[in-house]
Parts: sequence; structure tokens; C-alpha cells
Amino acid sequence: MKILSSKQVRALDAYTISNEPVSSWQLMERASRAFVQCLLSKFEEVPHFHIFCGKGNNGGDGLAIARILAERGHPVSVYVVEYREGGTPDFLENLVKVGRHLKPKFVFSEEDLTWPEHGVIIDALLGTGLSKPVEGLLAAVILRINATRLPVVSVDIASGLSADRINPAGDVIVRPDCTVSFQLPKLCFMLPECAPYVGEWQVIDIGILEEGIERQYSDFFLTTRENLPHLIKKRGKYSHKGTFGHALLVAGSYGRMGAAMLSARACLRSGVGLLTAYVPRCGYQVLQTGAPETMVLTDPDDEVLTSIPDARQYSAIGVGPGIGTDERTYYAFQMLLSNFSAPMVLDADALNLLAQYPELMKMLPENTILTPHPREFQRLAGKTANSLEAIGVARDLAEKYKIIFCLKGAHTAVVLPDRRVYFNPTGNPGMATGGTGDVLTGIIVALLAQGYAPDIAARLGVFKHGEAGDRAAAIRSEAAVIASDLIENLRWGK
Ligand SMILES: NC(=O)C1=CN([C@@H]2O[C@H](COP(=O)(O)OP(=O)(O)OC[C@H]3O[C@@H](n4cnc5c(N)ncnc54)[C@H](O)[C@@H]3O)[C@@H](O)[C@H]2O)[C@@H](O)CC1
Ligand SMILES: Nc1ncnc2c1ncn2[C@@H]1O[C@H](COP(=O)(O)OP(=O)(O)O)[C@@H](O)[C@H]1O
Ligand SMILES: [K+]
Repeated sequence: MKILSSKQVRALDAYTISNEPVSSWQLMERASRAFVQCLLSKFEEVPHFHIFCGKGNNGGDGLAIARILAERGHPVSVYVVEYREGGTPDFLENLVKVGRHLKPKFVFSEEDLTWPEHGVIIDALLGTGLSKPVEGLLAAVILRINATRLPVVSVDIASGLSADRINPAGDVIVRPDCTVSFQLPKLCFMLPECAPYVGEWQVIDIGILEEGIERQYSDFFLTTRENLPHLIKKRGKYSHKGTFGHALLVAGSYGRMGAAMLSARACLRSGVGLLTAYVPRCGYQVLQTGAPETMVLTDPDDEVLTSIPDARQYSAIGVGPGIGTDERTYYAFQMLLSNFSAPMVLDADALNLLAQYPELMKMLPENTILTPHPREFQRLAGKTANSLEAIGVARDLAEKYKIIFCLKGAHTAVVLPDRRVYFNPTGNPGMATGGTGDVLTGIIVALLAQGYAPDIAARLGVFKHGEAGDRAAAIRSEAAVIASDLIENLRWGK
């Protein structure tokens, strides 16, 4: 699913209006009906809705939503915040129509606000037309909304929140519990800095023309359930273990053999034909006992990796979980990079080694997948002002070195060498626990070994990893999830 800018969404609306054709008022009506349906599905008992409207089209939506709710007999109060003269044509038309059912309260100053004690607040003050920081009366109303304990649902986007960039600190923005957005997700929904101003988010279909969406160019996408399952290869009846590749995991050191074990078990549960783990000697028994399906090769050293096996027989290699950054491990890693030219997965300490020895970047095989969490990325690429800037730097590096980044987080961003960025929708905070990253490495290595193209391996791996986390959290609750639960909850069926 594409992520478009506010400007593009405006062009898209205009395209739908002239090509469907549909009037802009009808499009607003369709959006508002879809919003009401979604809103009502959120409550077992319909509460009193307090709808705060601005005077642009977002406010127009608010008025239409109020009317539709009232027509269905639901209790509604409407407030129109008079922060400016006039209003957009669709706002004005809906103001006339809502007047027949409800008497809006016009708010000219803070004193006009009587604050509700019960019910749900609907925020329809400003939408994607935000053009400057919020001030004056609008700011006062937003601060009051944020001070209430009542649930807040934003229409399309929280009022004051910029869809396409990160607002400067100090901007006045609604902090909703939930945002119900029209047709396509907004870039800001993917960014951790914006999370307080997004809440739970949901995208609803308002019938924007698909061909119009296709005409808009974007580098940003949200991976969706619908466009992934067909990417999972079917295992042929006469296939054998040789069909599914032989993966090598270079992982573990004294005290951190669990990382190797988690990667190995995740790799085995992701369809790989054969798996070999290369570990320091102290890891031999651990892996042979804990993951008996794995073949184990040991380094001459007891505690850290100091050399590499002949890598040529493997179809994919994962390096990093728990290996540490000993100088001897650096030499081994460097040797591996000079001897292997197929894409690899690099995680954890392999990334820390890259950060310490940046000259290694030039040696990375094309389409190698790097899976840094934010601190690892900072070590690798330097400090950035915010997550959007970090994505920008990752795009430059991905293009320069022809590599793929999985910038891990709540919406992991898969950044491709052609600068496209795919955000991931699955996963939950239960996954913020040690070892889940090692699981991801194992999954992606397994997919590479089976011959998935590196960009698909990265996107599919990240998606399935999050999905396994969601299944684990549904069974155990978020706080109870541990990395091993993700492995147990991996599913590769349709
Ligand atoms: N396809 C879609 O996405 C559709 C979008 N619609 C709605 O239309 C909205 C966009 O409508 P508009 O473009 O009218 O935008 P807004 O409703 O955000 O209003 C913008 C108006 O407020 C002014 N303004 C912007 N920032 C301000 C500030 N900080 N302080 C004071 N005034 C400010 C602008 O000059 C403009 O006149 C969407 O968010 C959505 O709610 C729907 O009505 C129908 C279809
Ligand atoms: N709040 C969250 N929501 C969704 N996924 C998360 C969240 N926090 C962490 N994750 C996921 O969990 C994994 C953590 O990886 P990482 O930080 O490398 O852990 P470790 O090094 O302990 O293995 C990543 O895939 C990340 O996307
Ligand atoms: K809004």
C-alpha cells in the first residue's frame, strides 16, 4: 500500500472527483459514513459523542459525522470552533445540513466551552490541510481536549499533526487514543516521535479510485497482509532438503550462545533445508542439545570466533548474533567478507564491527541485509535528529553500497537500494525483549537460503516475525512474550 503526501492526497481527491465522477461533497459523505461505521464498531454501548469541528474539510467531515450519528439516533453534541471567518464550501454545506438535526455550539472564545464529563471526543478540527503551527483559540481547544480523561478519536489525522514530517517540539497537537484515517496511511503514523499524536490507527476505505493511486509516485509503502501471502513459495511434492538451501549461521560467544540458539531455531522453523552453525567451541554442546537439527562446526577458540569455515558451499549466511567485537573476530569477519559474494544477513555485533571498521562497508556483497536497531544504526551511520532523518541516511547508504536495511522498531522500515522504503505493520511492544532480533536474523537467513530475492526475504521476514510476535502476545499477553515464543508461533501457510 502506498504512503502518499498530503499534497498527493489532495491530487488524488481531485482525480476521484473528476473521474468517477463524484462531487466533493459526496466524497466527504462517503468518508464520513465509513468513519461512523468504524467508530460504532469500537463501542459495545454507544456513548455520547462530542464532535469538535474546524472550518476546513476536516471540520466538514466532523459535521457530516455528527449528522449521520444523529440520524441513527445516537446522542451527539457539535462544537464549531470559530478560529477564522467562512469555511470551505463542503464545510458550509454540511453546516446547513447539520443545522436541520442538531444545533451546533459556536465557540468564539475559551469561555464558550462547557466541557463534557462523559462520552467520547471526536477531533475534527484540522486535517491534512495543516499549513502552520496551531495558535490562539484552536490551540486552547486542543489543550483542553488533551487535558480531558475522555477517549479521543481523531478524524483522518490528529489536529495539528503534520502528515509528512515530524512537527517541531512545542507544537500544539491533539493526543488521540485512536486515529481513523481515510484510504491510505500517513507517513507520520510510521514514526516513533509521532506515536503520542496517533494512538492506535486504522485506515478505512472511502472508495478513492485505484487508478488515481497508481498515478501517484511514491517511495514509501506499507507492507500489507494482502500483498504478501502470495510471495510464500509452495513446497513441491517431490522437493527434498537440498531444494531449500543450506544456511550458515556465524553466531555466539561465551555467555551469549543463546543468541546463536535463537537464530538457529528460528532459521529451522522458517523452512530452510539444512542449517550449519559456526560457533566457538563452548557452543558445541549447547547447540547439539538445544537445536539438534543443526549441524555444528566449531572455531578453534573456546570463547570467541577467530576464523571462518569455507563459506562457498552455503546458499546464505547470517553473521552477528552474540559474536562480540573481539579483534580476532573482526579479522574472521573480514576474511568472510572477502570469501563470500552472495547476499548475507548482518546483525548485532556484525553491525558493531562495521561501525568500528567502516572500511568493511565496501566489501559487503550486493543486496546484503543489515538489521540494526536504532542504537546500532546510530553507531553505523552517526547521530541523526530524528527517525525520519535516520531513514533518509539509510536510503543514501542503501543506494551507495547497494545494500538493504531493516531499521528495526515498532514499524520496522525495510530500505532498498533503489531508495524504496517499506514499513511493516505487524508486531507489538511484547517483542521489546532480548533475543527477538536474533530470531529475525534466523528467519531472513532461511528465506535467503531458500532462494527468495533479498528484498522479498527482508520484507517477508520482518512481516512474519511481527506476525509471530502478535500470535505470541495474543496467547500469552505482551509482557509475557519471550523471544522463543516467536519461534514457536511462526507459520508459513497461506
Ligand atoms: N480523500 C480524502 O482523504 C478526503 C479528505 N477529506 C478531509 O479533508 C481534510 C483536508 O481538508 P482541508 O484541505 O480543508 O484541510 P483542513 O480541514 O485541515 O483545514 C485546512 C484549513 O485550515 C487552515 N489552516 C491550516 N492550518 C491551520 C492552523 N494551524 N491554524 C489555523 N488555520 C489553519 C488552512 O488555511 C485551510 O483553510 C482531510 O484531512 C479529511 O478530513 C474528506 O472530506 C473527503 C476525502
Ligand atoms: N514496540 C515494538 N513494536 C513492535 N516490534 C518491536 C517493538 N520493539 C521491538 N520490536 C521488534 O523486536 C525486535 C528487537 O530486536 P533487537 O533490538 O535487535 O533485539 P535483540 O538484540 O535483543 O535480539 C525487532 O525486530 C523490533 O522490530
Ligand atoms: K482531525
